[in-house]
Amino acid sequence: MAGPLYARYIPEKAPTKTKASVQSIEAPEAPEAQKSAPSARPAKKEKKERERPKKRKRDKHEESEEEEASKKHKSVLSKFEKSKRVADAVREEPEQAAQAIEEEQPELHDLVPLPQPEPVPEPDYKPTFSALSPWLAHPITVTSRATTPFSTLPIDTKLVSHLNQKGYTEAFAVQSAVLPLLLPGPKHHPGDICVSAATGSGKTLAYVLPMVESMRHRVVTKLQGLVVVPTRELVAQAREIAELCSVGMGLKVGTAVGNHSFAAEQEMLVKKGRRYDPEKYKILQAKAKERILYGTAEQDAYLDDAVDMLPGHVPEYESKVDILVCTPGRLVEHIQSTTGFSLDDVQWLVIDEADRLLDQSFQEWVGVVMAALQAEKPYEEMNARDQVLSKMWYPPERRTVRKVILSATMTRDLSKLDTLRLRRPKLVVIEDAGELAGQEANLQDTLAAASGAIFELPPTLKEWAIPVGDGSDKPLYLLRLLQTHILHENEAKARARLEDSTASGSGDDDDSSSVLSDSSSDVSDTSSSSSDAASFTSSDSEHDSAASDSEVDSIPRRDPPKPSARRAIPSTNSGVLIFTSTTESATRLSRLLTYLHPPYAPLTALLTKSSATSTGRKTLSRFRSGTLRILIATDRASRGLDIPELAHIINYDIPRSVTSYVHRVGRTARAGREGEAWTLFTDVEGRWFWNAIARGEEIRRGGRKVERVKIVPAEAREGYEEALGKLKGDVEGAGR
Ligand SMILES: Nc1ncnc2c1ncn2[C@@H]1O[C@H](COP(=O)(O)OP(=O)(O)OP(=O)(O)O)[C@@H](O)[C@H]1O
Repeated sequence: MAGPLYARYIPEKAPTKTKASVQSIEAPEAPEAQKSAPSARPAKKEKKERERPKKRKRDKHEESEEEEASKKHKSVLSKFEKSKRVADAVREEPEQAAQAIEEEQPELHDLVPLPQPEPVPEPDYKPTFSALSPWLAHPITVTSRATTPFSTLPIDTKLVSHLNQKGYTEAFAVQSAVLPLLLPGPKHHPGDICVSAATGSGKTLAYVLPMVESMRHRVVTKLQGLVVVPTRELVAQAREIAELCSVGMGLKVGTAVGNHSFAAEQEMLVKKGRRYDPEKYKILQAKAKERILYGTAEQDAYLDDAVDMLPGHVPEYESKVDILVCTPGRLVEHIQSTTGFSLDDVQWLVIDEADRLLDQSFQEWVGVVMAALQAEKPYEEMNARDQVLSKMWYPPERRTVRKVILSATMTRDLSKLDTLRLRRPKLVVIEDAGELAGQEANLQDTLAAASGAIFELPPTLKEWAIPVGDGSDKPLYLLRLLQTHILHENEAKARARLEDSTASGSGDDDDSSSVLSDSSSDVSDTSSSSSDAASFTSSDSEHDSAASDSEVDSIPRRDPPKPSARRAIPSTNSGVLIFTSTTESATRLSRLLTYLHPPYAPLTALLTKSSATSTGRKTLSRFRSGTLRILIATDRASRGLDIPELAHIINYDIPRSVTSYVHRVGRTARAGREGEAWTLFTDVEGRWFWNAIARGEEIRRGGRKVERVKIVPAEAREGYEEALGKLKGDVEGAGR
């Protein structure tokens, strides 16, 4: 292989080009000459001395030419020596020579990048500063297990005993943290409060109670408390709690959601009266005349009312409610169009589900409300004291409105919070005890947690994820899940099967039977787990891209409670709330489910945006009472809906965001009760689900994990096809 290379360099004859080269070539071949070298030295010295005078005579040009030639000689000579050594070696040991040649060959590389050393790991970036405002960066953090008896709080004793009667004996963590800040007392905070606490943690009572307490000694009815929430259902719930707290006080709680005609709602909110004021009467009459004469027919309902007054009288308006709970859109309508409706006396502004309300414009409601809260009264509408003060160039005192902003997914977006013009704000964060201990140990973590929106899930929530392949059989998966785990229709059968298998001893080594016998000792779960045996199989590995270490390979079981955890109360409503992505999808699913399994028909109902308020209310109360067992809903029901006993929710369609997931699953595991959330995910959705929801950093679940479980779709293929056919018929029928 290397033959031609060295053959090229082997000189056929001894080189005769220069004297120097001849000497060099001869040198290695003449060891004798080497031996005699010492004796030859004086002769060389003499020769050099003889030559020296001649050298001096040469000119410089010649000298440099000689140097160059000598360099060339040396280079040629070294090459020659090298090839000669190789040739000698080949002659003696051909194999070693070949290796030596190979080693001398330059290393060849293709275009693939050269392997690089492992990068040096960079330490995690843990800032010791925060770009957030200090109040956001340093929240008041409270453990979710901190409870306080209501009797130790500065609350009227009658109210405490009334709360106790209704089952509210201890203030939950969020209430224990927020009530002292809002009620008068040593911990009172004279500013605004933002609250971030898990779903179902009791935020409503935390703001209603101090608001009602502050109105205990009010004399006349004035609109002092304004509560803004995003949905009608939430309006009803907040009203209920407000009425519970204000019992015996004569406070009037009103709502504005659009479930009545606008005129009827105006009538309910504002009382029109009259006052004898001849001076003002004259002014108003003059204005009214001007309007008619000059055609400035601007809509001024106040003037319209003035014209109808008895001589010498002017209209006067009074609020019919002390507290108004409303949706933002309807509030804006009343501010703009209801004569006599004003926010002049408002002392409390509460915004629940704030992130949602600040995200959406709802007729630019924030700007309208802020302007109405800050508006100065026209002179004619001021009371006598303020009229005198304003004449003396003293502006009437500015009201301070206490703002309480709450959400389970509280925004830390300052640009949004700024629109609320918060005054000396404080952020209260309720966190799981375990998480909190970790945070206290590490300041950086606390800062990091505060700087991003991190959402806490209820500690009593159990989450499951079910792969449904490409999603084409999703209804069959749902049916199986309902039949075997949630609605317990197969309970009796499964029990019989369990008894059979235990009696015969068959399947003792079988995984599922061992799980069954384990879970049979779990009182609340025996039936459900045993019925699961029919359908749950070990988890597969085909979705391993998404599979996490939380994957389970057996029938789901409840973990034994952690010693630190507060004892969860079992949920008694074994109905299920199923979330779909759209109203259309909800309608389709409800029909399909009832076609697939007709016994479900009387137990199933829809709760979507298009459900009328009264229908929605009836549906909810039937669901709460257990008459309905399956409620299919859109995200409308994901915010704030309180069905305390609800044990299960199913994400039939995957939620669109982490926030949406947090609110959906938060409809169960409320107020310390147990709850289970099931999410069906397709192959395409799996990666996002596991990365953003199950393992994402935005959600905290106190060390618990989302467990993956595989179920077999219901064996109802023929029925499924038939049901799809009927559904198609329905759609075509509706289109005609
Ligand atoms: N101190 C208490 N003792 C017993 N039950 C309570 C207490 N406080 C609240 N609850 C109950 O807890 C449930 C959840 O309360 P609430 O609806 O206020 O939660 P939330 O934090 O507003 O939830 P979401 O964020 O989902 O709106 C309600 O059924 C309420 O009656």
